[in-house]
Amino acid sequence: MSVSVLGAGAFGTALAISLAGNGPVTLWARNNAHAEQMQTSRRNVARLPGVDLPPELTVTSDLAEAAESDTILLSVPMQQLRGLLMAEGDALAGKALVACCKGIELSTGMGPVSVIRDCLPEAQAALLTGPSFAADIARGLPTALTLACEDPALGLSLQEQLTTANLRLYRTTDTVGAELGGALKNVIAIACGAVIGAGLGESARAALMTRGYAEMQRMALACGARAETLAGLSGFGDLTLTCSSDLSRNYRLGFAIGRGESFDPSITVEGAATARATAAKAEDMRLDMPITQTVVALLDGRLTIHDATAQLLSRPLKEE
Ligand SMILES: NC(=O)C1=CN([C@@H]2O[C@H](COP(=O)(O)OP(=O)(O)OC[C@H]3O[C@@H](n4cnc5c(N)ncnc54)[C@H](OP(=O)(O)O)[C@@H]3O)[C@@H](O)[C@H]2O)C=CC1
Ligand SMILES: O=C(CO)COP(=O)(O)O
Repeated sequence: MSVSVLGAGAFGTALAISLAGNGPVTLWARNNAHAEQMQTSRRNVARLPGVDLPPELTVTSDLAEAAESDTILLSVPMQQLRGLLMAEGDALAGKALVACCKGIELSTGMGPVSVIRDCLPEAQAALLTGPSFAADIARGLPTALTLACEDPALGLSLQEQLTTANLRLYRTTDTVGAELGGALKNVIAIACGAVIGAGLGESARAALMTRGYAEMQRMALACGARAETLAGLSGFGDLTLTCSSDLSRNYRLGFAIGRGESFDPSITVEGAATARATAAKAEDMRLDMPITQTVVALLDGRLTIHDATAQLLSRPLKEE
C-alpha cells in the first residue's frame, strides 16, 4: 500500500522522510515553485532546513498524483484542514485519511477526525498525534506516537503501515481522546511558556501542567473520551514535551507573551485558535477551564501575566 503526505510543512516533510524508509512516498506541496525547488535541491529549506530528502521521496504539486496512494496523511494546520478537504474532496473521497494536525476548529469546535467525517463522510478517518518534534523525526531520532482510528481493523493496518524503524506507533480506537489531548496540550504549553518567560519559576510551571492536565481531562471526559487516552502519548506525553521544551512554537509564543515581546504571526501556533475554540466550547458545556480562559485573555491582551497569575491564585480553594 502506498502513502502520500499532503502539506509540505515541517511535520509533513519529517513524516515523509521517515516513511520513505518503508518504501516510496509522495509529498504534496500546494505551491508549485516550492515543490520543484524541493524536488531538485532535495531539501525543504523553508520549513525543515538541514535535512536531506531521501531518494524514495517524490515531491509534487500535482494533487491527482499524490491522491493515487491508498493512505493519505493530512499535514496542514488545523484551521486549514476543512479548506483542503473541500477543495480536493473529489480526489480524496474513499481514501484512508490520517490527520496529522493538532487543534480544534474555531468555527465549529470540531477536532480533525470530526472535520474529515464532516467534509468527506465516505472517507476512512484516522489521526496521528503525540509527542514529537519534526526535526527529531526527520533526523531519525526515536519517537512514539498514537494512531487513533475508530475502526479497529483499519487502525491496525495503518499502525503497521506507518510505523517506521524509529517511529513507533501505538493504536487506540478513542479518536475523541486523541484529538483533545493533542489540541489542548498546546493551550497549556502557551501558559507554561508565559510563566517561564515572566520569570515565575519552575514550580509555577509544574502547577500549570498538572492543573492544565485536569482541565484537559475535564473537557475530554465530558466529550466521551477515555481517561487512559489522556494519560497516554497523545495527552500526558505530548503535554510533557510541549510544556518543557523551547523547541515548541506554542511554548515560545507563551514565552514571548511572558516577556512582553512580539511574536512572528506567520509561525504556526495551533494553541492560539484552539484556546479560543476550547474556551467557547467549555462555556457551552458549562465546564470550568480557568487556565484556558486565562490563555485567551493573555492572547487578547486583556490581562497581563501578573494579573493573570493573581487571578488564578485567588480562585476559591477546592479539593484536588
Ligand atoms: N512541527 C512539528 O514539530 C509538529 C507539528 N505537528 C502538527 O502538524 C501540523 C502542521 O504543522 P507544521 O508542519 O509544523 O506547520 P508548518 O508551519 O511548518 O507548515 C504548514 C504547512 O501547511 C501548508 N498549508 C497551509 N494551508 C494549506 C492548505 N490550505 N492547503 C495545502 N497546504 C497548506 C503550508 O503550505 P505553504 O508552505 O505553501 O504555506 C505549509 O507547508 C500542525 O497541526 C502541528 O500541530 C505535530 C507534531 C509535530
Ligand atoms: O506538537 C508538537 C510536539 O508534539 C509540536 O509543538 P509546537 O507545535 O508547539 O511546535
